[in-house]
This record gives sequence, structure tokens and C-alpha cells, in this order.
Amino acid sequence: MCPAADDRRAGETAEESDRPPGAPPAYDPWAAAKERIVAACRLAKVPEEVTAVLLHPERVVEVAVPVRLDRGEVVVFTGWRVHHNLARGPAKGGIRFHPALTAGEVVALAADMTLKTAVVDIPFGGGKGGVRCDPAALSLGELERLTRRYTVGIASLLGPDRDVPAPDVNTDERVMAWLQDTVDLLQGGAVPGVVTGKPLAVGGMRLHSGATASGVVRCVRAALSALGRPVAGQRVVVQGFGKVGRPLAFLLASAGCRVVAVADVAGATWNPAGLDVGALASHADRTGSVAGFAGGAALDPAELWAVEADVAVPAALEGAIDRSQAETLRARLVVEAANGPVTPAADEVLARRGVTVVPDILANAGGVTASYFEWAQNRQGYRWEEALVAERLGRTMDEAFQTVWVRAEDLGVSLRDAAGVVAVERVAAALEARGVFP
Ligand SMILES: NC(=O)C1=CN([C@@H]2O[C@H](COP(=O)(O)OP(=O)(O)OC[C@H]3O[C@@H](n4cnc5c(N)ncnc54)[C@H](OP(=O)(O)O)[C@@H]3O)[C@@H](O)[C@H]2O)C=CC1
Ligand SMILES: O=C(O)CCC(=O)C(=O)O
Repeated sequence: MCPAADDRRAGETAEESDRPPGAPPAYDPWAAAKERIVAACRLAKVPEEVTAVLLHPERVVEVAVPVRLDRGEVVVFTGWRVHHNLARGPAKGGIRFHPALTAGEVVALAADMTLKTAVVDIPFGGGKGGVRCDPAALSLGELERLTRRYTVGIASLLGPDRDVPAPDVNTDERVMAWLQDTVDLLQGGAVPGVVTGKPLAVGGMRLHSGATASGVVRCVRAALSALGRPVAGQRVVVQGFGKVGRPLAFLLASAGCRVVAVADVAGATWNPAGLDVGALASHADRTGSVAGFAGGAALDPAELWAVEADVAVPAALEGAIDRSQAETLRARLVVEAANGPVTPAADEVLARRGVTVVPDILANAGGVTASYFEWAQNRQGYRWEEALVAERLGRTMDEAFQTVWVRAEDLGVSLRDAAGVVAVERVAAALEARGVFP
């Protein structure tokens, strides 16, 4: 994602030094995350030391990941694993493979995880990791070698009590199975609960794959209900048709919404009468993209947010809605399924225009909540009934939404600020209890 350069605001430090060669000047997710941390800490009136701690990741590990490609050549990729803050428990957060990944982005995503795990009150701190690579350009064998070598590079950080990765952009349960296997080989035995979002066959949990999407839909429902609007008939725009966006589109359609536009990297499709999501998924399976879908008209992805709609759900990458897109966005409700899709400058515009934004650290927390349940089962050595997982997931999301909504009303602030306040208060309590500031 490359929003307008004017989205960078005075005082933000662009961490351009780790920008990949050839990449355009980028929106700076860590500067945005720091801005939001400072705002939440001020509102929560936590001691200054807490703010200072949260502005510094505990650990940023960079690893070289040499991989022999199928054609014989060795390419050295760069990978990271970041622990942002572990006051509330082991590091928890996904692993992303992306050609434009930077250290600053991974730090920002790890900070989001510190806040997210606190918003849903699960016993984890914030972590994130990834490798700068283009998985679409790698063979399956190359991808496996890269994953295993990266895992060896970060293995000293990992463990069910220390750091528990999960899937993120361009990684999936197969990648998690390779990670699990590599850790087990290094340890000389099974290490249950060292990774979540893995296949059922190696201790995964059936409801994990759709959990982020189902949590997002829970938030869409709760927000619409709080705003006095029905769910049925709402026109929804979804950006991203991957592990989150695709099940999300299905769930929204089956809840009675009209999914009017969907975008991925290659293009976008639009049908004001509502897209047939099942047919769209078949088309994407066949062609690799939503672009060219016969059941919709081609849409310039730059026009996605300007489509006539009631709800906008970004489910792709950071910085997807910048200041200028916020000015033309038609929906009255934005629910952040992606991490960091709305820039701070866009937040101001949306607030001025009266658009409600359900922030990422609340909206997409269903995924990490499901990861908590998978981890807990692995540690117990006991599989829970699916109905219990579904019930606990729904309850956790509904309670978190209500807590944040009520706090926003009490303080007279945005849902983003309120979620930040709830989160930093919980992290501050953990730091205090530990005596981190003697
Ligand atoms: N997976 C999870 O459980 C969780 C994910 N998230 C967040 O949700 C977001 C999506 O993650 P996930 O679904 O797992 O990732 P995937 O890799 O499964 O899918 C990403 C989707 O986004 C699309 N995309 C990427 N760049 C653009 C772009 N510039 N314009 C339009 N579409 C784009 C991709 O298109 P294409 O297919 O063409 O590449 C793909 O459809 C990320 O922000 C992630 O951090 C948050 C919580 C949990
Ligand atoms: O499930 C997890 O552990 C983390 C998911 C994640 O990376 C996220 O919520 O952004």
C-alpha cells in the first residue's frame, strides 16, 4: 500500500533506511502506531514511564535467511521477529511473508498485538514476525526451505511460554506446520502450543481459520445495532479476498448484507445489486483474482472506497484508507479487519465526517482469541468441543466490543481511542504489578 506522501505528518520519523530497494516512499506504520499509543496513554492518564515503555519494542531480532533456489542459486532473504511488550504474557502474533516488509512495519504490527491481546483480555503480549520475500515467486520447495531456515533463525525466541507465532499475510496452516516441525526437530520432541493456526492433524483447531472473519462480523453486527441500523440489506465493500476477506464476504452475505464490491491486488469487481460471493470465490480459485468476474463490473481499485455503500471493511494491508480516500469514502461505518488500514490523517477526516471506525485491535481480535483457545488446548492436551470454542469466541468479542463502546461514550472519544485506553490500562496494570518501575 502506498498512500499519498502528505499522509506523513510533522514529527513522524520516516524509517526509510530499511525500505526495500525500488519500493516507493511508504506510509510509516510504526510512526502511526506510536502516535496512537501516545494518544491512548494520555487519555488513560497512565504514568509517563508506561508510555515510554510502549514506545520501545522489547526485542527486535533480524535474521538472514539463506535459501537455495530450485535453479541452484542461493538468495539471502531478511527476516524479523519482534517482541513489543511481554508484560501480560508470552509474545503472540503472526508471521507475514511480503516483498515490501520492513522492520518498522513488523514493530508496528507487534505493538498492535500488545494492545489487541489486552483489549480481549487474553494472557499474551505482543509479537510479530516475517520475511521480506515474494511467496508468489517461490516454488513450494523454496517456500518450505525459507520457512524452516527462518524458523531456525528465530528458534531461540520461540516457545509456548515465550513466543507463539500464527499465520498472517501470505502465510497459512501449511507454513505453520513446517514451523512446528522445525521447532520439534530442534528440540528433539514435541513442543505443543509453540504455534497456532496449524493443521488439525498436528494439533490445530477447526474453527481457527474463520475466527478472524467471524469476529469482524460480530463487530459489524454490534456496531450496526449500537448505531440503530439493521444488518440485513447493508451494502458492504470488502478490500482483500484472502484468509480474512473471503470468509468475511461469505459471512456478511449470509447475514443478509449486500456485498457490492471486492478488491484484491489484481483488481476489483462491483455489482450494486450484490455480488454472488460463492461464484466470485469459484472465479478467484480458477483465475487467481477477483478481477474479471462475470457477475460484476470491473472497478478501478482506487475507486473502491468511493463506491456507494453503508459499511467498508478493509481486509488487506496497512494504509489502505489515506486522507484523500477518507474524504471520498461513502460508507458511514468502517470496520478494520486488516491491521492499520486507516492512517491517522484519515482518522481525523472520518471523525470530522461522522464516520464510525471500529479499530483493528478490537475488530480483528477474533483470530488471536481463537489462537488462545488452540494454545490452551495444546497445553491441556485436551480437545474442546467446537460449540464451546464458538461460544467463547462470540462471548469474548461481544464483551470486548461492549467494554470499548461504553468507554468511548464515557470519555467522549472515538472507538479507537477507547480501545487504546482499555488496552494501555491493562498493560500498565501488568507493568505495575511486576514492579517494572522500582
Ligand atoms: N489471518 C489472520 O488470522 C489475521 C489477519 N489479520 C490482518 O488481516 C489482513 C489480511 O490478512 P490475511 O487475509 O490473513 O492475508 P492473506 O494473505 O490471506 O490475504 C490478503 C488479501 O489482501 C489482498 N491484498 C493485498 N494487497 C492488496 C492491495 N494493495 N489492494 C487490494 N487487495 C490487496 C490480497 O490479494 P491477492 O490475493 O491478489 O494477493 C489478498 O486477497 C492483514 O492486515 C492481516 O494482518 C488480522 C488478524 C488475524
Ligand atoms: O493468532 C495470532 O496469534 C495472531 C494473529 C495476528 O497476527 C493478528 O491478529 O494480527
